[in-house]
This record gives sequence, structure tokens and C-alpha cells, in this order.
Amino acid sequence: MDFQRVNLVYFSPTGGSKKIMRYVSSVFNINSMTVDISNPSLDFSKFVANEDEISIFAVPSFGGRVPETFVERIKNTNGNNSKAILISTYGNRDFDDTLLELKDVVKEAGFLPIAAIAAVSKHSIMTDIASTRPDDLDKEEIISFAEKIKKHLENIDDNFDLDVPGNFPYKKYNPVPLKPKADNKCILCGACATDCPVGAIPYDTPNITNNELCITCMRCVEICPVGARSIGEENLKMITEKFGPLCEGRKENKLFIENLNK
Ligand SMILES: Cc1cc2nc3c(=O)[nH]c(=O)nc-3n(C[C@H](O)[C@H](O)[C@H](O)COP(=O)(O)O)c2cc1C
Repeated sequence: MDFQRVNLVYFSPTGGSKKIMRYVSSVFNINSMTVDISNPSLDFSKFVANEDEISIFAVPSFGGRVPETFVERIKNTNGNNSKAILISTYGNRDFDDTLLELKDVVKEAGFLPIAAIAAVSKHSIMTDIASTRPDDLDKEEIISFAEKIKKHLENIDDNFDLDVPGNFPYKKYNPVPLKPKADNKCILCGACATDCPVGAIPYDTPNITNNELCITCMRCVEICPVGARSIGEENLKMITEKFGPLCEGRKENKLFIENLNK
């Protein structure tokens, strides 16, 4: 089938998932449309895909799960049985049930997942972990995965049910109890308030964080122009001592294109 458009649907607080998604979309030489799921002011019910379009969904793994904000917002979209490619990035620990949950929520919205990729990208909290990834080798590998997916698209029939790793019930999500705060370098520019995916930073007092709303996605830390926001050195040390050992070694990118019904 000749696709008319590729829809780039992403929740990527610190940009890693978006980068991997761009590598994948680069092999489809057609028009694209972006749907930034982290933008709370968008009306996601307006995203209705047609059968002659392909959508790429990209999210980070948060505690081995799909970020809840993505799950909530994607429910309002409509896939009309069009094909979808799934991407979960992860920070060199594990993606656990992320791809299975992503497959389930995207199917629920009416899309047909035909391939999935798990890709390593810099850990957005412990930024010394996988700090140079995706690197050139990753880029080459992800593009080769995308070329394989393009070929595989020619052989999809109605019987296709994508086989991805993961368990149901999904792993219990334990929210990160640490919330980024601004220090006295904050210039009250409000960039973080504008960009926060969940409205956890007030526009008039952007140096504070609403801990009830904050999902610790690290967007505000990433985009602060003066480096004023962080979870704090002590907290980072604590979290690195606990999770750092699980993130050792070079973890792999993985491609999933097998049919469960074969
Ligand atoms: C709240 C939170 C939870 C995370 N949990 C995991 C995890 O369970 N396993 C893992 O390998 N990386 C984990 N990470 C790292 C991210 O999955 C990884 O850095 C991802 O590439 C970030 O994507 P982004 O740059 O698109 O925001 C977590 C990051 C955050 C902020």
C-alpha cells in the first residue's frame, strides 16, 4: 500500500523518543504531521487517522510503563484501523511492559500495531547513564530496523497481531517521589511553565512546582535556559545508588515484527 502521510505522535519530555521517532520516519519519504501529546492545550479528538496513513507512536518508558499522561490523552484519538509503529525509549535499565501497554492503548484507540522498537536513549533523570545515546551506531541500527519494517508492511494481513514482550497485569507503576525545583538562578522567564506537559508549574510563580501534578518527566530541567531546575544533588546521588547498578553495560535496541497468530 502507498501511504499518503506519516503521523508522528509523541510524548517526549526530554527529546530522546522524538529523536528515535525521526530516525524511523526518515525512511518514509512522504508528508508528515506531528501530534505532540505533551501539549496540554491540543484537542486530541481532532487526530483522526485514515486507512491510507501510517502513525508512529513514541514514548519513554517510565518505571517500565507508558507514561499515564500519554495513556489518558491517546484515548481521545481515532485510528480507523490504520497501521501503527510503536517506539519505547528507555534509559538503559529495561522497558518491561511498556511496549505491551503501548500496543494495548493504541489498539484501543483504533490503530493496528504492526511493528515495535525498544531503543536506548539517555536516562532523563540520571543523565550520566547512557549519556551519549542514541549514538551513530544506534542511529544506523534504528534506520535499518525502519527499513525492515517498510518491507514487512507489504506482508501484513487481517490476521496480524503483533508479538511484543511484556506481561498483563502490567508492572505496578511507582511514581518517582522526587520533584524538580528551581534554585536562586531562576529568572522567572516562565519557559518551564509554558512547556510543562501537565501544568504543574504556575505561570506567575514558575520557581515553584505543584508536587501533586508533577510527573517528574524532567522536561523543565531539560529546557530551563539558566540551569535553575533540578531534583537536587543529594536526591540524584540517592537515586543513582539505588538504580545505577541496574543500568550497567550497553543495553540493546530491539525490533519486534513477529505475528502472534502464525
Ligand atoms: C519518571 C521516569 C521513569 C523512568 N523509568 C525508566 C525505567 O523504568 N527504565 C529505563 O530504562 N529508563 C527509565 N527512565 C528513563 C527514560 O525512559 C529515558 O531516559 C527516555 O529515553 C526519556 O525519553 P524522552 O527523552 O523522550 O523524555 C525513566 C525516566 C523518567 C523521567
